[in-house]
Amino acid sequence: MPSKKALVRRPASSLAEGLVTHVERGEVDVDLAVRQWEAYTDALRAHGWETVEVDPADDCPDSVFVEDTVVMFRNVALIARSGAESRRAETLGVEEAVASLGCSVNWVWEPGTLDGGDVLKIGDTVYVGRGGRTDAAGVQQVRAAFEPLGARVVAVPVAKVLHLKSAVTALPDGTAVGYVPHMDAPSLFPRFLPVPEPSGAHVVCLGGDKLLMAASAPRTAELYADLGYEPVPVDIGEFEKLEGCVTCLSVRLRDLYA
Ligand SMILES: NC(=O)NCCC[C@H](N)C(=O)O
Repeated sequence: MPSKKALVRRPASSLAEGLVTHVERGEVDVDLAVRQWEAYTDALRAHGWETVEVDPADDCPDSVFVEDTVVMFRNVALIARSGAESRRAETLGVEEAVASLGCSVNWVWEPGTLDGGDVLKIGDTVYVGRGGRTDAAGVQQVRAAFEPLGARVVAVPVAKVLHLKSAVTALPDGTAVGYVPHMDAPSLFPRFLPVPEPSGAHVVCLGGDKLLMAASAPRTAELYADLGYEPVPVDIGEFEKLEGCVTCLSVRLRDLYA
């Protein structure tokens, strides 16, 4: 039976010092961010996900964005090596967490770089954004780790946003959803639905027809509802100030053996 565990990591007390690359820095209210994170994790649990907390890392401002530290394919965890040097220490607690859940653990090796936010899985196809945080060697290492397990790895140029998944994710039926002005190569996705708002492109499939998404994309929520989905909006405004989105606040583990 597929597991429904999701790794999450409580915001660091230093969250406000998180990196910003493509947006202007805005003041982050850490207490509000903690309340938004709690509501986000509540929403996961309310939809049947068991949240597994990685130990907090108060000296790693961006550690709440746990998705960037590890990529899962079946029960294999590929520990990332961020293109942002200040984020590399985040992997320590994550390695321990995935190993204790019984995952087989692999690593992206120097000089390759990879952020988990650049990896979008649709079925057995693994799209890897090659951009500011993930380089060609990182893409090659994803191929080496996952193609022997049956994955097909497709490299996608990313120049306009932080990560591939800042611009495109996927619905439960495998349709890619993206905000076209932020995409460099929409034609790489065979079944593609454009959405009207940048944060509308970020969905976490909770199971069934339910889509966790940011409250900042009401028009896209209407579009999804009109297609028979049930949007579950959460306010993640404090994380959006740091270029975070709903996908990057958790890692869902669906194929554990344990
Ligand atoms: N996967 C994601 O979308 N991660 C967001 C990371 C935001 C963080 N401030 C960073 O620049 O690394």
